[in-house]
Amino acid sequence: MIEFKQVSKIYPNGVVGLDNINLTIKKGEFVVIVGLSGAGKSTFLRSINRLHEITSGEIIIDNTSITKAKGKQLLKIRRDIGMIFQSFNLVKRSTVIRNVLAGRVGYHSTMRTLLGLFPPEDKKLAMRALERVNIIDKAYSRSDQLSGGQQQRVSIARALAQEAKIILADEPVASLDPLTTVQVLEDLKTINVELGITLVVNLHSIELARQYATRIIGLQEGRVVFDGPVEQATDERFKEIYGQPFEVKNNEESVNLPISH
Ligand SMILES: Nc1ncnc2c1ncn2[C@@H]1O[C@H](COP(=O)(O)OP(=O)(O)OP(=O)(O)O)[C@@H](O)[C@H]1O
Repeated sequence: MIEFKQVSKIYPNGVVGLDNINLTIKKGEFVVIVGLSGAGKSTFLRSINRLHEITSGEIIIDNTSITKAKGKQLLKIRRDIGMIFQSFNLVKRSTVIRNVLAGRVGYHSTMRTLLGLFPPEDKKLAMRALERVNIIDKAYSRSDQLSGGQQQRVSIARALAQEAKIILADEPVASLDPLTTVQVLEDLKTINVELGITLVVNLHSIELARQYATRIIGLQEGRVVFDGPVEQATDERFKEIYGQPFEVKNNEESVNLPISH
């Protein structure tokens, strides 16, 4: 479903973001990318939908090269890829439902979406998405009146309304408290399992990665240094790779074994 073929990314200042990545992510996987700060996690994720352009190699999405795609074809591939950010990326002064409907813009003309003319089916889809993440009661609230966790659920609903087949989540819980973190990751897991949506998520916590992922990919200086199922991603193995122990940060042992910061 997502194939990296000899993918490298060198930033204009010479920093190597990705170094010869070769791997395939299959439909329905819940992949968590871990690594120390600066390892290349964001670069990896944003290369998939071309928010970052790679320098060499190729990325194939569902048998089509997104690297080579242009114009309408690129838009069509991107329509299948939803994105969730640490900072939620909502239009704060707009209502929740309008933010979710933004997931539909790739399906209509610019004029129509600028005027907010979404067909009734889109509204139904948006409401169903809000129902799935349990915040349908907030549909007509202003987005900035919601808590961080609720705002992140709105952004998940937007990706669902987009009918994305792949969701990329760049540090989706980094701004959230431990309880809300778990709720958001549970939502992501549910849509992964129930809808078969492929998830690629960057996380700082190896413990959370182990709780939610089906596969963990560890990066270091742009290279893949670990790629395997959760059972193999042990503390010992990660200490071997990264040369530092992963200690529990606080008393709540279910939360945060940070591998960064
Ligand atoms: N626009 C840019 N220009 C130059 N270098 C960049 C740029 N963006 C990222 N880098 C560098 O590329 C490397 C990988 O960065 P990236 O943001 O992908 O890492 P990360 O693992 O997501 O880090 P973090 O956990 O801190 O978010 C780092 O050395 C970073 O400084």
